[in-house]
Amino acid sequence: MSVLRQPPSAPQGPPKVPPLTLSNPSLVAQHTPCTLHLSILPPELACRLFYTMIDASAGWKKNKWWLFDRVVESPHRTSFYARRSNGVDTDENWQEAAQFWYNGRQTEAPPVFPDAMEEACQYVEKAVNDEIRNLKRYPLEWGGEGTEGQAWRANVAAANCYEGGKDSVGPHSDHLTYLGPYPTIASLSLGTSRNFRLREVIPSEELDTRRARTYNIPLTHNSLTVMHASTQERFKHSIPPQPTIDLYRPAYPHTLGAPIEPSNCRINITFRFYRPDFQPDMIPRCHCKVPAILRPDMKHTADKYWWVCYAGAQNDGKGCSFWSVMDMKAEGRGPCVAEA
Ligand SMILES: O=C(O)CCC(=O)C(=O)O
Ligand SMILES: [Fe+2]
Repeated sequence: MSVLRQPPSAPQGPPKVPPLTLSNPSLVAQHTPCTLHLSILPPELACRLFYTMIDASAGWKKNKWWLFDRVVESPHRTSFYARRSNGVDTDENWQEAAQFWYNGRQTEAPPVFPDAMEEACQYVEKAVNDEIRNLKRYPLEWGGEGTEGQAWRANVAAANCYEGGKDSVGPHSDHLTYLGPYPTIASLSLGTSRNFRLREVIPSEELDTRRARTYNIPLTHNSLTVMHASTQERFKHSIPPQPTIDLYRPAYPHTLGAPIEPSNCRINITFRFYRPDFQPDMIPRCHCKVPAILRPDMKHTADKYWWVCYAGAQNDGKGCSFWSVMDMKAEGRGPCVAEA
């Protein structure tokens, strides 16, 4: 007697695609809206900045927030810096932006860029602006110019320290609250090499035709990843935990004559441009009187952004029902690339 079997079920949707490792700049540019620059800083500066940030990181905190009914803690330490010389202006503005970075926790005015970070920032700004000049621009990108005619400048930075392979950051796209739509974020890696993971969010209109792919980009010491416009709208990024890591061996000692000590830490500095038309005093408040958060609608292809209540991240998980569609014109924002 023959055994009756069900015919094999038809595969659901488009075929799965395996993860892809993007190990050089041309692969990164081919598959993602990001670019990768290896050896971006002079080696001595990269090492000096690494030590500066390692020393500073002793005072950095793990971020905490409410998720549903419990407090969660980020599995890495973070810190926020403001650049005094340029951009968003007053101390109160800086302080509010810093407080937001720490999920609403009270904080003092953020520290200014240390000297080595300021030096590094000059190289980063040049690399980013050289690239932007040759890239397709999106209509909602910032259309103004800096004092030297540049399209992008870094006026704040956030730094992260990952100690060992367990420290990590889960898949997310960065809040656009002070960055506005289609931001450019330049992310400098120092120390131990870690994988940076990107995964596209496929809009519902395209779910029948293609699948999301996971990309792993190994970020070596002194590399710069530029998350160009549309990365935050189309992709989630993460630093996954890694069972094994290679220790970083600095090329220079911490102080003259001291022995060179290998390190299991990765320092990441994201240089960001907080837009003048998304300054703290232009951010709507929710019913809890807390600055709302700006999120892109990643599920659809049309450009759409929501302001939503963020009080729940701090307030015992209790937020309000506030949400509103962002309207650039009605909210008096710009100039954007579209009208520049
Ligand atoms: O460490 C990194 O490369 C990414 C950090 C990050 O995604 C963030 O701070 O938002
Ligand atoms: Fe991020």
